[in-house]
Amino acid sequence: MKNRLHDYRKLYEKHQLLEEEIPTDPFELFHYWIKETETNKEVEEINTMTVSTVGLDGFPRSRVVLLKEYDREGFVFYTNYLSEKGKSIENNPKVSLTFFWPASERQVLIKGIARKVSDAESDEYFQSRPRGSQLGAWASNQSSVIPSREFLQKKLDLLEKEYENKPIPRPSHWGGYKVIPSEFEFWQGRPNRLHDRISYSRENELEWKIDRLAP
Ligand SMILES: Cc1cc2nc3c(=O)[nH]c(=O)nc-3n(C[C@H](O)[C@H](O)[C@H](O)COP(=O)(O)O)c2cc1C
Ligand SMILES: Cc1ncc(COP(=O)(O)O)c(CN)c1O
Repeated sequence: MKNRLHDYRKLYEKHQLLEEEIPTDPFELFHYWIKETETNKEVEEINTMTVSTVGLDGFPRSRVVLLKEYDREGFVFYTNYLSEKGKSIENNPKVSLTFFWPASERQVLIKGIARKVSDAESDEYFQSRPRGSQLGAWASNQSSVIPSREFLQKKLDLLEKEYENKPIPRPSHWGGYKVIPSEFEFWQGRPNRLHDRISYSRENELEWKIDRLAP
């Protein structure tokens, strides 16, 4: 059986991205796009992004994570350092991030290097999480094969007893990565599939080379 999805055909026509209107700093444009998308209350989890890594087997692998912080240096997400992605990053810190905001017909691609954030930063974020999520980080040996759902539940039950009325410390294998970009691409959907694609490549600490790419 062949399942055809040919009839999904959306016309992108909400915005445009023109050289004369963009900032010289890509972080500024990213911030503007996030803020604009945030004003649309129908959009859920605008902070989802796909992080792609190169695995130990040489294959790329992508998965969605949550962007928790960004500044003029980079983009931070939290995860298990011993997960598949954690091991891949330790072996090869070259990653890409992809944001897709369908409501604003926009995509942002980022190429960069992932670095662990400081222990103090990871501690601070970990302590801001709900206790259930903190215990979840202890319970889950992320990316490993487990025998059953019950296995996880039992671990959680034990942890709940162990940490009853006690603060939960951050596992040393759980923390943040900050992706320091060397390239951004901002994609704005346009009619006739002739989209706007503006790329920023880092030239030095402060300067970025701006190019328009064919859609
Ligand atoms: C919306 C959404 C948000 C997620 N956020 C995170 C996250 O912030 N950190 C994380 O480790 N996993 C997150 N996950 C789970 C990851 O997609 C993935 O399953 C997990 O990190 C294991 O990936 P790995 O085995 O490739 O390392 C999220 C999944 C979804 C769908
Ligand atoms: C497994 C896992 N780890 C970490 C996170 C980070 O986000 P939060 O601190 O909001 O749980 C998520 C978010 N969905 C997650 O699924």
